[in-house]
Amino acid sequence: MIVECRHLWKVYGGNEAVSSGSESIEEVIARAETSGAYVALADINLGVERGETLVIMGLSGSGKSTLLRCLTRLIEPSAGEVLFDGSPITGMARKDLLSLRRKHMSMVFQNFALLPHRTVLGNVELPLEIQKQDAKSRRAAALEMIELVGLKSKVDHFPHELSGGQQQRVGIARSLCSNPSLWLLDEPFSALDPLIRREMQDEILRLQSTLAKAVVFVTHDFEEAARVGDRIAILRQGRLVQCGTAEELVCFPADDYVRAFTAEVDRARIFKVGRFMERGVPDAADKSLPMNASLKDASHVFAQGAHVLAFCDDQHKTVGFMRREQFGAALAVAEFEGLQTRVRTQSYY
Ligand SMILES: Nc1ncnc2c1ncn2[C@@H]1O[C@H](COP(=O)(O)OP(=O)(O)OP(=O)(O)O)[C@@H](O)[C@H]1O
Repeated sequence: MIVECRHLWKVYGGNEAVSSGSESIEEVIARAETSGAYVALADINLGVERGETLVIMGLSGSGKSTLLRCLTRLIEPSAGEVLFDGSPITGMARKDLLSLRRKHMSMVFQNFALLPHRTVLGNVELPLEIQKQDAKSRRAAALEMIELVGLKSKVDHFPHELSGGQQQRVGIARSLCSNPSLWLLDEPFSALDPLIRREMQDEILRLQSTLAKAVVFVTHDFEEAARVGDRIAILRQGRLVQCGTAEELVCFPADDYVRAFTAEVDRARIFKVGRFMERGVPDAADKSLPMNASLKDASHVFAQGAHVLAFCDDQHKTVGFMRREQFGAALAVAEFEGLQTRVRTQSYY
């Protein structure tokens, strides 16, 4: 695991409330709250591997940003442990923590947080400047990142000369410039319009497929979570209600709160073709897709006239296929599971 938290608590206004002894989580929370403290995180256990994207979701005030910040100790946990690459960072001296953060962790914020008087290049190379890297090598690293996010032609522009999506690309390039192993994104696209937002989600997927960071991504949007995340952790009032793949959350929601998050989502975007494909190699196929493509992706290809689709694994080996006639049945099953979820949903909003 690159980052892991064990029995993590954050109590605002009264840390002594957490020394729990034999009390249950509910008892600790009740005791904290009668003493006027607020439990923002209660006994959270989570970890993220290299190359994995974990999304944190929950209603406003459920503790998402607090959890993200506790992972780097930007917010100091009240109890429990945070481990980075297997070593505890809770208790680490301030100086060592700062150096660890600079070298191995980075964060992207919703409001871009670019320096207005610096160019794209000046903004992107900033983390390396803080690390006191020499001008030549930091410039080279910054230019590489700027190229990676497609902004080579804007190197000398200032933030006010860029669109919102371009500004966030600069934020992304800056956050990746120091080659962190832990990449934290706190609602990075919520200020962007839906089309640009989708483009940026693709950008994250593309970058993650080449850079393979451990990513923690906060969002309010389940479709965004399903698109960028390998797993989704759902928080309610500081407690981890469920953590699983988007399909698991849709098919087996732990309770009505989770069900409410997934109820309106387009099933065809969530369900992967791998779940419905016939195993084996087809005699002939019109096109090949990855087996983790969604039914929606498959529907576009069938709509263009394909009769048989082949599906391949990560090593590009064909492992299954689907005929056009089977596709309708797959969609019906996906919709039926969604229907069951919707019928059982009670409103939490
Ligand atoms: N410094 C603080 N002192 C007291 N309470 C705080 C403090 N910071 C956050 N909280 C409370 O902790 C809870 C969790 O806050 P947090 O910002 O983590 O929520 P969130 O899920 O990220 O919300 P949002 O989606 O609105 O950004 C909220 O009820 C908030 O009011």
